[in-house]
Amino acid sequence: MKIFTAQQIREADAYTIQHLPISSLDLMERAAGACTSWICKYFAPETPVYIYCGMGNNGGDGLAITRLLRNRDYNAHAFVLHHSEKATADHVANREALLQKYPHALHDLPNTTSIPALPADVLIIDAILGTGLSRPVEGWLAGIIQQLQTLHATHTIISIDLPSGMQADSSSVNTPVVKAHHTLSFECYKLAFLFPENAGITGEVHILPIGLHPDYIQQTPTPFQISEESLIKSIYKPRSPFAHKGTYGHALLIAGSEGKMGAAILSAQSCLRAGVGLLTCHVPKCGYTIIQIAVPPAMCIVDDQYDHSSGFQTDVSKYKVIGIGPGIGTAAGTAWAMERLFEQYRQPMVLDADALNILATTPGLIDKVPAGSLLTPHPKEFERLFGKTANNREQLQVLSHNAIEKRLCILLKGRYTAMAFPDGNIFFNTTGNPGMATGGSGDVLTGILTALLAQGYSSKDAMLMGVYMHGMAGDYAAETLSQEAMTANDIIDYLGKSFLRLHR
Ligand SMILES: NC(=O)C1=CN([C@@H]2O[C@H](COP(=O)(O)OP(=O)(O)OC[C@H]3O[C@@H](n4cnc5c(N)ncnc54)[C@H](OP(=O)(O)O)[C@@H]3O)[C@@H](O)[C@H]2O)[C@H](O)CC1
Ligand SMILES: [K+]
Repeated sequence: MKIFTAQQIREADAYTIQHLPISSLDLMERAAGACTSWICKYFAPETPVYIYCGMGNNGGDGLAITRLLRNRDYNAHAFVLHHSEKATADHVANREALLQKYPHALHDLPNTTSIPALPADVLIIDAILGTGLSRPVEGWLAGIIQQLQTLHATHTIISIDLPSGMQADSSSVNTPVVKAHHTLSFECYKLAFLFPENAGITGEVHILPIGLHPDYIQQTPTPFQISEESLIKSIYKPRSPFAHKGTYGHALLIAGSEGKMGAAILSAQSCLRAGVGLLTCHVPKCGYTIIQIAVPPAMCIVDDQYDHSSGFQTDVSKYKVIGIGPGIGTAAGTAWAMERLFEQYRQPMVLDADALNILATTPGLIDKVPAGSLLTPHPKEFERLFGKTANNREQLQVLSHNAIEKRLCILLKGRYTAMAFPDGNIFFNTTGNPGMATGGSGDVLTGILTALLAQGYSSKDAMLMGVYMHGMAGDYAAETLSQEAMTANDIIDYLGKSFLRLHR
């Protein structure tokens, strides 16, 4: 699913009106109808509904929702906030339609008044500002938004299209934004919904289709997309009936150190569960017996030191892919060995955890990473690698800039893991849950990504598919075991069920 900017959404709107037999007012009616149906599904007609409307088309939606709820016998009231001199044409048309049918449902709030005290059971609809926000909210309207922020504790708040005050495509930190329990947004995700800094502001996001023209959606380029199951199914390659273990690649996993052999076990097990043909683990000598017992299908080669400081192996060229990082530590010898590895091996590899920490502390080393490699930092590792950023929009820019400049696939872990590619595209993953915020979860992802590269998936496809499958397995684990009780091992156990879903 593509993510469009506010400007592109306006264009989509105009294109739809121009190319389909639908007027702009009818499109608003459709949008309001979709919101009304959603509200009626979850709230009983006895619920009093107070709808705060701005002067633009977001407010027009609010006025239309008031009328449509009244048609369904809801006790709905619209309060128009006069923050601008002039209302849009569709706002005016809906104001007149409401006045004509339900004159007592319309109330004007001049720009001096605050929101009067509300009865306890009122459902609040925020239709003040949407994609037309052109500057941060200030003055009287900022005060109204702050009042609504306070009401979040006592009343359910539903924002229409966007929580009012939120910028669709950039950061809104330190500006007043309505805090919603639900956001009913039209046609597509807005970029800002995916920023971790907005996590507590949008509440649950529900995307309501309103029939914008499919040609515009298909033809209009955008770097931002949601990675969906249909995309992953199109990437997935079923196995050939003539396959043998050589068909699916020999991977080398460089992982573990004294006290951190668990990381090596988790990534090795997940690599096997994600379909690698052959797996060799490279571990320090203290880990030999551990790997041989814990992961019987894997071969094991050892470093004669307790870290990885005597190098990884003379002939690394025989491996289809190398995954490096989980639990390797950041000893100087390991950093030295990693640099030698980049000289010997020039195919895409997977770098995680301590491999990223070594990159962050060794100047210039990131420029030696083979093109097409996959880097999987969490926010702290990201900051160590690329520095601090002021907000999530800037963080995305830094992510994408480095992916393009260094020709790497770099992700940034989070609720919606962002994945940036050398072609400039950024995808957001939607699978996964907070139960996956547990030790070892990242090691499992390293194993999956290594396995997918070994099987011949391109770097981009491996990242999109691996991250999606990792999240899906985590969702299955949480469904059965709870978010609290699930562990990284359970993510591995549910990988099988996730692959079965791709077969359908
Ligand atoms: N295609 C769709 O998805 C559809 C969307 N619809 C709805 O329309 C809005 C967008 O409507 P628009 O009229 O473009 O914009 P808004 O209603 O969000 O806001 C414009 C008004 O707000 C004023 N404004 C802007 N910034 C501020 C601010 N910081 N403080 C105060 N006032 C502000 C602006 O006035 P000016 O003073 O700037 O002239 C306007 O009065 C979209 O979000 C959907 O809800 C359609 O219903 C159907 C199709
Ligand atoms: K709104």
